[in-house]
Order: sequence, then structure tokens, then C-alpha cells
Amino acid sequence: MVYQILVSDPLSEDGIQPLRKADGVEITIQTALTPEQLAEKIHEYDALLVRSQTQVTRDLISKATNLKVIGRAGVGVDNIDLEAATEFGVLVVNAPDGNTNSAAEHTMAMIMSLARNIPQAFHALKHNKWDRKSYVGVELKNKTLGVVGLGRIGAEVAFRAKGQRMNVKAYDPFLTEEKAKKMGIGYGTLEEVLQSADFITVHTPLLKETKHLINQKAFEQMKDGVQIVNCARGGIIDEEALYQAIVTKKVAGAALDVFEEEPITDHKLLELPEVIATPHLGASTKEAQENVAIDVSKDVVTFLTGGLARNPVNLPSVPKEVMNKIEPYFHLSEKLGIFLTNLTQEAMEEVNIYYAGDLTDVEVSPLTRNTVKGLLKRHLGDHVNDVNATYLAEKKGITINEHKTSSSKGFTNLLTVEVRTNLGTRSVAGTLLNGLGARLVKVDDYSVDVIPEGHMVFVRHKDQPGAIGRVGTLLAKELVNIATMQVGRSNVGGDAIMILTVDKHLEKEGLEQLKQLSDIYGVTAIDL
Ligand SMILES: NC(=O)c1ccc[n+]([C@@H]2O[C@H](COP(=O)([O-])OP(=O)(O)OC[C@H]3O[C@@H](n4cnc5c(N)ncnc54)[C@H](O)[C@@H]3O)[C@@H](O)[C@H]2O)c1
Ligand SMILES: O=C(O)CC[C@@H](O)C(=O)O
Repeated sequence: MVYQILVSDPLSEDGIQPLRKADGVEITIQTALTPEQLAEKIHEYDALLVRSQTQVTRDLISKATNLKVIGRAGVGVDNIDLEAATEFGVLVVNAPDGNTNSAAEHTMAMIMSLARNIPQAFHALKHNKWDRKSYVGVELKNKTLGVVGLGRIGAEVAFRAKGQRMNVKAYDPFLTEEKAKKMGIGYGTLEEVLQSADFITVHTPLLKETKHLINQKAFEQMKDGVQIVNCARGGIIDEEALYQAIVTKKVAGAALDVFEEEPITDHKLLELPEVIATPHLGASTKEAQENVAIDVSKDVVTFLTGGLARNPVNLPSVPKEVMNKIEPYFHLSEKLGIFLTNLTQEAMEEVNIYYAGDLTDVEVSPLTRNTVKGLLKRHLGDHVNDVNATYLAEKKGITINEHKTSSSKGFTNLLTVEVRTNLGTRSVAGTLLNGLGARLVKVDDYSVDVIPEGHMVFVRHKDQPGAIGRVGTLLAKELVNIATMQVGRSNVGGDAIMILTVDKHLEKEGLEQLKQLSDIYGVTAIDL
């Protein structure tokens, strides 16, 4: 059998050597196909290799009847419809490490260019203007760099900025004060980082949670004259809000490598003299392109020839016999993870997963990975899967413990997930009721009975007459229909919780208003 591999974006020739050398594969390189041409011939291929240009849509995947694996030579997989790939049984692999260094170096180049107006001054000189007055810059030394997202690239940028004698202050949902101390950097909430920084650089993935993370409200929190850098993904910064912040002189300059829509040449931000930009060049070095192409080529060949991929993005790899026994619990375990991560605002330090009842007789490690996936997805996005979840958690310094226990509290099976942070422990428990499906049966010390599904609102409140009514009235005003409601309390007049399932997602404004009601201690919207 000869596997057919299509390379549809420009990849480093040295990098694709593992493909050229492999037995039983044939490569076609066609980097100028229109989407229509690609859709027409995709059924001929077993593997597709892309960078960020090719849009691997649901429509394309549905036509790819022979496709087994998609290789993304780079980190971000936002040009690939992961859900469709999973649905059609196509493995997606990426190369998460190969371009970290280049992206960090590009970010530093952007910060320095911004500080010293290098692109603007060069442009003037090219147009025969010897202008020294207009391009007085600022030093980086002793300035504060705010790093939003301290993953692979953010951490490398922080390290380099320290070399420039900058003070670095970072925010990342997985960053603890202890870890920041070890790295020799400051630690703060997003608001604290935004308030204290002279330069702000974002390094998060683009997720539902990070879309427009830097918006008008965020700009208002920043120092006057702040400078902004985005070498991560367009859309993390709200471009319209950035434009207004520059025009009103709140922001003194911005360096952008990425845009909400790409490719783009005609953009009002590009007309502002305070904005410098590059056309998504963060990973465009000889070294990075070679690294990512090698990594992804090796993974594609390994997978096509029956091996296990090193960097799978979407598919679980669980032996069939094990899968048959535990499959019914998969839905429950991931939902418990998602529910709990929404209750946990601080960095997780330890996760304990307790299996009781029938669950003590089965191999539960796939369920542990699936629960951890639920816990991490909110902040790490769709590249967390059942294969890499525990590995990613460990890399974030989170200890995962799996326990089998005899204490099933009267249920035939019970799965309890407990997260420890520096503020204490939060936990949820769920069970699979025979014939009735999954149930959430405990949140912290409160017993409940809720189907873990759909949109929810979790409220912590004081057990007082009227508290429930006020919540109901406000949701009605927001046109959010309540489907079910569960109340739990510690003692009469003491602390209590409400779990409401609602017909649509509760938007930020509604959430804020709920928080203002009397006797309400906290409100979280959870989408399962
Ligand atoms: N410009 C380029 O060419 C280029 C090259 C490589 C990577 N990238 C992009 O850079 C970004 C970072 O890549 P990476 O390899 O460092 O990823 P990573 O997964 O290692 O790090 C991302 C970090 O963001 C954090 N995060 C998630 N939500 C957050 C939030 N709301 N606030 C603060 N932090 C949050 C995560 O906890 C994680 O630590 C990605 O968007 C990637 O696609 C761009
Ligand atoms: O392919 C590229 O050059 C962009 C890659 C980069 O954005 C990534 O997410 O890895």
C-alpha cells in the first residue's frame, strides 16, 4: 500500500525529508490550490499537511473520503475544524514546540521596534526624510512588561525581557505565585497586570474565553501611553477597541503580527502611524519551519504506518476492550471536569479523582485523562485531548492522583473530582444512574441531583427568604428561561447554593447584575 500525502502550504524542504525517506508514501506538493481545487482532489489523499493558510473546513473534511491524518506544521489549529476531523475519524497532529523560539524572538523584535520607532524611522528615511525629532523612543530597562498567557512562548518572552532588564509581570490561569517566584517574575491577576504594565504582550490561544480578552474595558484599566504587542492570534485583542484607544492616545503604540482576518492589507489600524505590523511572521524562520515540518512529517508517517503519534490534537487512543467498559462514563467524567474548572478561579495545584462502586473494577486511567481534559479545556482549548491531558497538567505543575475507594455513598458507581488550589479544595461528584444517564450528585458539601448538560447558572448565596425569588426575577428580566433548579444548604439561614439549568447562555451583563443582588456571594455561568 502506498499512502498519498498532499502538502498544501509551503513547508521547509529539509523538514519534509522524513516523508521523502519513508517507505510506502508518496508526496504531492501543491501550494497554490484554490479551496475549490483542493476540495475536488482531497479524496485522493491519506494525509494532508498544512501551515496556517489552508482552511481545513468541515466541508473539505467531509469530501476527504480517504483522509486519515492532518498534520499542522505549527501550534495553532484554528484553521482546522477539529470537531469535524474527530467526527470523520481523522487524526490531527501538530508541532507545538518547533516554533516557540522563533515566535518569542519575533515578539522581542516587535517590542524593541515599538520602543524605538524603528519601522517608522526607516520608512521616513527611505522617503528621503532625515527626521530625528519625531522618533524619540523609550528604553526598555526598568519598564514593566505585562505577559498575558505564560505558556511556551509567553515564558520564553518573559525570560528574554528579563535579559533586557525589564520587570516582568504575568497572568495565566495556571500560574501560581510560587512558580512565578521561581522564574524570577511578578505574578498578578489580569487586571493587576494590565494596570501595571508599560508594554503588554499577549500569548494565549484564541478561544471562546480569550476572544477580545483585550477589549475596551481592558484598555481603560491600562496605564496611559501603554504599548501593546500581539504575536499570538488575531481576535485576542478587539481591533476596533485598539483603534479607538490609539486615536484617543490611551495607547501609544501597537505591534501586530496577527489580525482577526488574514490575509489583510487594507485595515484602518495599518493607517495609524503608531501601529507597526508584520504579516504573521512569528514562525517564519528557516529553523522554525524546519523544526515544525520535521515534527509533523514524522508524526504523519508514524501514524500512517500503524504507530502512535507524539502530538495528537484530537483523538483518544484507548484499547477497545477497555473502552467498551468505560465508554458510558466518558460523558460524565468530562462534564464533571468542566463543571469544576468553572468553580475554580485560582491556579490548580492538585487534582484528586476518586472512583467508587462499579468503577473500582475497571481500568480508569482513560477516565482520569478525560476528566483532566474537562478541567483544562477552558484555558488550553481544543488541543487538550484524552491523550495529552495529564501530560499537559503535569507540565503546568498540577499533580493528578487517581484513587479507588470503597466509599460509594449508596450509589452503584460514584466519580468524585476534587481540585486543590492555594485557597482550599472544591469538589464535585457524579454517578451514572441505571437507564437514566449521568447525574451531578454533589457540589462541595451540598447534595444535588442535576443532569450535567446544557447551560447552567451556579449561585452561592445566603439561605434567606427572597434570595431565590430575586434570582428568578432577574433572570426573567434578562429573558433567560429557567428549566430546572436545585437548592442545597448547609443549615437554615447559612450558606447555600442554587444550580439552575437555563435555556440559553447567561451573558456577562446578566451575570454582573446577579452578583449585585443582596445575599448573593457568587455567580458562575457554566456551559456543559
Ligand atoms: N505569530 C506566529 O506565527 C505564532 C507562532 C507560534 C504560535 N503562535 C500563537 O501563540 C500563542 C501561544 O502559543 P504557545 O505555544 O505559547 O501556547 P501554549 O498553549 O503553550 O500557551 C498558551 C497559554 O495561554 C494560557 N491562557 C489560556 N487562557 C488564558 C487567559 N484567559 N488569560 C491568560 N492566559 C491564558 C494557557 O494557560 C497557556 O499557558 C497561540 O495563540 C499560538 O497559536 C503564533
Ligand atoms: O504557519 C505559520 O507560519 C504560522 C504558525 C503559527 O501561527 C502557529 O500557530 O504555529
